[in-house]
Amino acid sequence: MTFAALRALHSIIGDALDDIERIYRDASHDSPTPTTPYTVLAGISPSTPFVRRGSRDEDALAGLLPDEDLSTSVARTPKTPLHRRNREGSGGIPFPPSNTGAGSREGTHQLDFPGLDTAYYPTESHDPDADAAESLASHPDVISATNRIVAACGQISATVHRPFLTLCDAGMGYHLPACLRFLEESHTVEILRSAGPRGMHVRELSRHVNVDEGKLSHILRLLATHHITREVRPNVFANNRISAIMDSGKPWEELQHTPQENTDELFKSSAFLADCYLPSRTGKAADDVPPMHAPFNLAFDTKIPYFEWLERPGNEMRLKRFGPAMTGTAAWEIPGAVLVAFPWHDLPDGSLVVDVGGGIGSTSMLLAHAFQHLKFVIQDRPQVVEQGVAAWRERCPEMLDSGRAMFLGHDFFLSQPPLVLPGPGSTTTAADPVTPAVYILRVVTHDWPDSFATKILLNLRRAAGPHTKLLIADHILPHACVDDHEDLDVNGESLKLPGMVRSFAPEGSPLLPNLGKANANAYWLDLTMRVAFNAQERTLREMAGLLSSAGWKIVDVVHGEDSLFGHITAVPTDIPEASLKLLESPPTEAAQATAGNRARSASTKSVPDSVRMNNTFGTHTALPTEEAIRKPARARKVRRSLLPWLKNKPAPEPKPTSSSQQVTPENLPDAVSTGGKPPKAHSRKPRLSMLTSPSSSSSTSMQDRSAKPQHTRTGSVVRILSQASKSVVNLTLHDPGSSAVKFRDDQSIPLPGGSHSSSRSPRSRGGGHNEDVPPVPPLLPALEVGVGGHRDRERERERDRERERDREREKERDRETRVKPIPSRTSLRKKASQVFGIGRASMANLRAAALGGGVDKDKDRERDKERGMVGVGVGVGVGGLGSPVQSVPSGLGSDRERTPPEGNLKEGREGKVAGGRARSESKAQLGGSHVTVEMRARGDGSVEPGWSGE
Ligand SMILES: C[S@@+](CC[C@H](N)C(=O)[O-])C[C@H]1O[C@@H](n2cnc3c(N)ncnc32)[C@H](O)[C@@H]1O
Repeated sequence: MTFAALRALHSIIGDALDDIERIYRDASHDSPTPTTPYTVLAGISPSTPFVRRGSRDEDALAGLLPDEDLSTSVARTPKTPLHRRNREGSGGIPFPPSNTGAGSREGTHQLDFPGLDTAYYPTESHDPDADAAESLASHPDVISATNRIVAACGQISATVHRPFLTLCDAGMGYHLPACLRFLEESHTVEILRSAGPRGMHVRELSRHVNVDEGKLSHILRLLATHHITREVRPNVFANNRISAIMDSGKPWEELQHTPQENTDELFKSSAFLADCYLPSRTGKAADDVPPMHAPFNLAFDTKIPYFEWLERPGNEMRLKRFGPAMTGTAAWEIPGAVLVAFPWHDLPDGSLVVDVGGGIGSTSMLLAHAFQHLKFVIQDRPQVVEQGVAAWRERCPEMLDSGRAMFLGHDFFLSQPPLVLPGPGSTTTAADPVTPAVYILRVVTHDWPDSFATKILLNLRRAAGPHTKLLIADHILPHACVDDHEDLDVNGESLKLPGMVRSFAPEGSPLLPNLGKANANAYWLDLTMRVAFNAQERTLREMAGLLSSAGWKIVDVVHGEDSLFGHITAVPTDIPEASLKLLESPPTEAAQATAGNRARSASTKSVPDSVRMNNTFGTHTALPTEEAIRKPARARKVRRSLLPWLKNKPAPEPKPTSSSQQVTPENLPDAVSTGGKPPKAHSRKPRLSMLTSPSSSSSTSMQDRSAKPQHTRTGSVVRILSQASKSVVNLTLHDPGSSAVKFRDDQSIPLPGGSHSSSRSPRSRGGGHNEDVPPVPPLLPALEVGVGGHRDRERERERDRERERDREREKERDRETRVKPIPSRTSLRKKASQVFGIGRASMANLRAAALGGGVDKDKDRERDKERGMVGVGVGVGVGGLGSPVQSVPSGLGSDRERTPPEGNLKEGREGKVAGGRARSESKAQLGGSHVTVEMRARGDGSVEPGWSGE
């Protein structure tokens, strides 16, 4: 089944590339320089004062024609279209006619994906196309598609590469961070930047950095082999898109006089992992070590925790570098995700949100601008608080002056202080303390081992009212396997765990369920925390266990569709007795480490010079950009949106709360309590409800607002084209009981009791259209483009026209229904492929399974070749992409029903192999419609597809 799995992975890559190209093409049509939200997402501000140093075109050309003078080579056509466009006089590179036909219209740009060989320096100016192309690379749908590509490539590589070599790569991977450190400390990136796209010979580089050229070239070549630099020609190196992001933007001559030290302690610590953990090495039992003891302590031969050590004399440079390294956390999540991670709108006026360990208040600033009815207290160590106050005073002093936002120096290892808020515009304070509606802990728990994190959570739990919520924002690590068990065993008690994701890969996909390489970053980070201070990123189970031990219960988990960074909402529950004892325990390492802060925790003003941990973290957190505040990211990329406490409860009478009033469990409306009022119109709704609920009003926004959903409409056609197989699949649904499938060679499969077509029109091969049904616009855009020939080009043009019409219709609908988010075509297609279980590996797999049943394989392969079937990678929905691996080879039927979190979609499948015949069946239920797709593979390798629907 390996070939089937490899082909499935390969087709995932092809589909993802289509998605990306479509987004770039659409952006090219819409506007030559798309701005928000992509620029916000990419963190690129077009108004940044740039220093111009050569254009992207020069970079691109230099990569292709390294030996030639740029001025003479500009007019040439490169072999690869690195940067397509057709503006006259722009100096742009002519590009071959697009296979997709897009971008060839007069007066439009065709944006290309940023090239690997092109150095895009964050601090330099670029032409608008390059800016737009880079910005688009951060588009959520592009990220989603690139994740799939990276995951699939990683898996293909692991599958086909010789295991010994894969192990060598991993085993000697330690050279990579060492070389990166060399690159950075020697300022090689800045030197190469000065050389431009044509690069610099190591001889010259050696003169600048004073390192032997032999050593230099080998270091740079290892990096080039890993696509991190570029060897332009023998021994001549240049920056590329990856090394360019290490550029400081400063002239290297200036940097030479600035000694630089890297955060080498992390990778040095990592080398001591086995020495630290294996009892055979330590001579101690695993639990016989201080809770913050980590490989770092062995690597640097010290007993004190990492934070404290960083503040020791002699480590100033490390401390300086550690701050920014640990606080660039904004990039971990979809910007503005917190805005949709919790029903902020539903909190009553004047509700108090406490941002614990809130740094300089980045999260609170975003929320305070978006939700004017809320108040904020930002707590952190006093020295961080002081910086926060200064930053807010500069950006939005009115928030501080009006009392809507306050900073408070507080050590979170101590009990929460009573929060007494000033009344609006008054200089006096109200007498009664306020019970917070929400505590936020953003990237705080991951800094601490369990015992410390429990303490932080316990302190919040004890200060919480019965209706207080806790919102934790952190990475939530999935397991590397499918996770089917929803219950969590805590102290022998079985807890229901909301938000558990079975798999991050599409159902039935052969991809690793945590998307492997695509998500590796979170796992690297996890071990980084572990080796430095014995902290960790946590799985949802681990987080639930931690919360439960501190008297909190998870009720909701939300995170970006393509991000492991999530938001967990928890509500108060009983505090286990054993945990309460933790609060009485004598000061631990962390308590000692923060003793300096504790003494000053009551005041926001006194920040003596002697306070340590000045720059350890928190102080480098950046506030959100003006643009992010004005135009926060779209709230469309959320999933696992479970709001149990908002469901099925009548709305209570609104109770007025003044800002100076004590907010207590009594006067907090049920909006935020268990079983609160129904969500307002702006509350989150399950995405794609239109697909899963045919009766919902939004269901009609897909194609035709007056029509029934596509999948139940008479004459609906789902057309799938595959470039890989040069084939087309038309799924056609007539009246219930009279459906037909057009499959590959335009075979028509009659359905019980229904009319069917038996046409074998050559036009329908490779993407032709079904003459027996009215030409209904397809539910899905063509997945891939047919290849070659006049007919293909004609089809291309027709599809382009079709897409143009679709776009126009979409825009029209958008104007009509501005309030309703219309899902992207990518998500529609994803959903539809779930519904119809469209998978390419299935047929090959079925054949293989059938062949495995004792048939002469060679003969069959020959026959397949003759019939042009070998290598065909298309199949119709026999249980989805991964089904071959899961359902067919067992030889036993496996029939399962699954209800995805959203709506009423149900799917089931079964696979059987018997006596050289394989049968597999896929069922999908969508609203009132049932679809069954069935394929039988005979022993001779041929396949009989069939389907029925009602
Ligand atoms: C990784 S930062 C997160 C900052 C902020 N929540 C954000 O998301 O940008 C961790 C924060 O915890 C704060 N912190 C560390 N020890 C603390 C303590 N004992 N009491 C209060 N805050 C502390 C740090 O100063 C830092 O601001």
